[in-house]
Amino acid sequence: MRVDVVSIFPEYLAALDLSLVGKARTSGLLDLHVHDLRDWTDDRHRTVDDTPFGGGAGMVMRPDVWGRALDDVMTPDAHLLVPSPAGRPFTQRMAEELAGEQQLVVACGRYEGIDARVVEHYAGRGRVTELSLGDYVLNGGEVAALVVVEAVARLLPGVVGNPASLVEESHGAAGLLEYPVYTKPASWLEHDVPDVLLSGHHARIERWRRDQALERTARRRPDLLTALDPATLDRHDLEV
Ligand SMILES: Nc1ccccc1-c1cnco1
Repeated sequence: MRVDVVSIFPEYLAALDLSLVGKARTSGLLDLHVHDLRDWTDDRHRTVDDTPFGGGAGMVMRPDVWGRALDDVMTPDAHLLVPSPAGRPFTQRMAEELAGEQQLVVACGRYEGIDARVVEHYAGRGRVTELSLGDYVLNGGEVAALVVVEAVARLLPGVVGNPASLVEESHGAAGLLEYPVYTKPASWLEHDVPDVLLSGHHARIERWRRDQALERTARRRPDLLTALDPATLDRHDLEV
């Protein structure tokens, strides 16, 4: 998969050289390119913004600069992603869909946002998704780009060592929150690991973990329970 990120702060994306995403780049599983939007400006001050039509505070990012950048960067298969507080919620299901794309292009807006005609223009040519990380305000789209690239890259075949680990995670295939995990020592300060996990009885351990995931989900994210496919619940689940 090819991913292109366009930003006025390309150094913000340096974290994508590290860890799992960095390994995916080195191995060639992820072909990631970060671009400086100012490389497409047309003046000596490398201006990317201007005052908003209709008045109001702040500045708006210019459509002509974005247009030149995106025309250079996007291939016909590109799916353009525009992080925005007004976007669709970014979810694991969306990450799974995006992991199947040939190319993702992430346009990181700053200031009051990108001129709306940019999304309008590219929506007429291909897939464009404005996406939000949640109901809070950031200073720009770079943090969202880091989140989206990591969430998608880890789903690419060969990136995560043990694909089974993708199933049991929170928001994984089961659609539940993850059960609590423990490691040595078995007793730490006055806290002991649940006995069932020391029993070696795999069926009981599996049942306990499923119960924990269901209880956690019911307590913390009841909305996820209502979205669950009833076919994935067994008789015991319904007694939890
Ligand atoms: N607040 C923002 C400003 C600029 C680009 C994205 C966002 C955003 C994304 N998810 C929540 O907020």
